[in-house]
Amino acid sequence: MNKATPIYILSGFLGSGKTTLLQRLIAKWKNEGLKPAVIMNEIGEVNLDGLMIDPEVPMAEMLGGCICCTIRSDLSMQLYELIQGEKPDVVIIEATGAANPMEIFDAVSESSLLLKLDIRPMITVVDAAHLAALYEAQQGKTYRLMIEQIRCGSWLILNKVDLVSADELRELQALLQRLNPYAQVVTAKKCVIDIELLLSRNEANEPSHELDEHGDHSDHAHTHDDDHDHENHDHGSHSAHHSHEHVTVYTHYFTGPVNSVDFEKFIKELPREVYRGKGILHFSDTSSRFMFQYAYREADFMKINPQGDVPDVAVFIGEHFDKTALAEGLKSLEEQAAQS
Ligand SMILES: Nc1nc2c(ncn2[C@@H]2O[C@H](COP(=O)(O)OP(=O)(O)OP(=O)(O)O)[C@@H](O)[C@H]2O)c(=O)[nH]1
Repeated sequence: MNKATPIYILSGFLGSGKTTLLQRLIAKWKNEGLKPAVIMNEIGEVNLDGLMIDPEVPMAEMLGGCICCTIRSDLSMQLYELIQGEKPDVVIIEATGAANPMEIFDAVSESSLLLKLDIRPMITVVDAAHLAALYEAQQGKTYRLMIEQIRCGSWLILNKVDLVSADELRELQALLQRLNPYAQVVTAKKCVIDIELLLSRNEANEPSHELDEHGDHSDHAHTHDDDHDHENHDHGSHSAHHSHEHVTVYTHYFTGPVNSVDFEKFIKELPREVYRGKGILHFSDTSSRFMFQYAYREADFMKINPQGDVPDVAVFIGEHFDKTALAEGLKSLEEQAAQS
C-alpha cells in the first residue's frame, strides 16, 4: 500500500529510437505480469507513436507542446490522474525529442509533491549517425540540445550502430564517455539491449549527476537515488529556460491518397533541416494504409491498420525549414494522384 511508483524518463533526440525502446520495456514488464502506464509527449498535435504501443497499456497523451516548458504544468495532473486512476506498477514518460531533460526532471519532481514517486535514472537514447554528423559541425541549437540530453542521462543508449562504421562507433563511445563520464554507455541496434541490466537497482548504475561542472545546471543538481533530493533544486529559478523556437513543426492532413513511389521520392528529398517525419496515409496504388517514419535521412514504411478514427496525416519536425514548400509539395502529390 502506498508504494512509490517507479517513473522512468526516456530522453533522446528526435527519431533516435525512444519509442522502439519503450516498446521493449513495455513487453518486458507485461511479460512479468506488471502493469506499465505511459505518458507520451509530442510537440505536434497528433500522437502517431501512440499507435505503436500495445493498446492495453494505459496512456496519457500530452500533445501540442513540450512538457519541459509550454505544457509543463499539465504533467503533474496527468501523472496524478494516471497513477490514481490506473494504479500502474511503473510509469514511463517519453519526452519529445526537443525536450530539455533537466526541465523534465524538474517537472516530474514537482509531481512528487503530490504523489509518492520513485524517479529512476534518466535513459537517453542517442542516434549514432546523427550525433556523428552534429559533432563534426559542433554548432547549432540541435547540437547543444543533444549534448544536454547526453549529459543528463544516467544511461546512454548509443542506438543505430548499424548506420556507422566500427571506427566511428569507437569514437562515438569515447565521445559519450567524455561528455558524460558518469553514465553507463551501451551500444545498440533497434534498442536491443540488456533491459534487465538497464532497470537493475544497482547503486553503481545510478551515478549522481551534479552537472555543475559547467556551471549552468547548478540550480538543477539532482541525485538519482531513492530519495530524490528536493532540497537540491530551486523550482523558481528558470531564468535560463531554453526555448523551442528553433524547432519547426508542420502537420499536414491529407485530403486524399498519394502515389507511393512519388511519396517515397518526396521523403527522400526532404530538406536537411527536416530531422523527423512520421505519418499515416493511404496510397493511391496500394490497398492498405501505411505508416511512415523518417529519421535523419532514413525512411521506413510499414502497413498499419489503426483502431478508431485516425486521419491521414504527416508531421515533420526540424529546424527552420520552409513549411510552405513542404505543404505545396504534398498538395501537388495529392493533386497528381487525384488526376491519375
Ligand atoms: N537503422 C536503424 N533504424 C532504427 C534503429 N532504431 C530505431 N530505428 C528506426 O528509427 C525510426 C525512429 O524510431 P523511434 O523509436 O520512433 O524514434 P523516437 O525517438 O521515438 O522518435 P520521436 O518520438 O519522433 O522523437 C523508426 O523508423 C525506427 O524503426 C536502429 O538501430 N537502426
